[in-house]
Amino acid sequence: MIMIALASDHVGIELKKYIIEYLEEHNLEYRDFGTYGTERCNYPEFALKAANAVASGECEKGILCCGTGIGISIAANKVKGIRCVVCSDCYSALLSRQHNNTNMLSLGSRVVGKDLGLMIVEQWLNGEYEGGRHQVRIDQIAQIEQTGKIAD
Ligand SMILES: O=C(CO)[C@H](O)[C@H](O)[C@H](O)COP(=O)(O)O
Repeated sequence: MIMIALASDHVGIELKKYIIEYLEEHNLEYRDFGTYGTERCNYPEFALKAANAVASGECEKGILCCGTGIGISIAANKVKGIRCVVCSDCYSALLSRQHNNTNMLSLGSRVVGKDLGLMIVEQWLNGEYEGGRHQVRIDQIAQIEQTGKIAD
């Protein structure tokens, strides 16, 4: 059973609640790193907590929600080892798992509604990384992250 890290800001919390319902219906375990209410807050604080949980291995994957999905994903991608994708379509969600081995998904609650949002979550959770030629590119991304360059 995998553990999924969740986080949102005050705009994304409604979509996060639908995602929690989905995870519970599918007997998937999660840890919610906040925010827990609709009071205005700053999404990087919650992105950091969830991203750290994924980067450390405490959680295998993470799902984030803010208004557009953009700010919270930018913040998560600043954590070493995080490959977070913002998605508003199922194809990109699936390919981001198969080719990019994304470990976090970000959704915009003002961009996708409940039904599309949950379809994207399902595609992303069920997508399996294909490895092979894609691993070369993932390794190059990691080199950029570690050293700022790609070895010859
Ligand atoms: O979409 C977002 C960032 O990319 C966030 O959800 C912010 O909440 C959005 O920028 C709106 O913020 P506001 O303080 O509620 O106006």
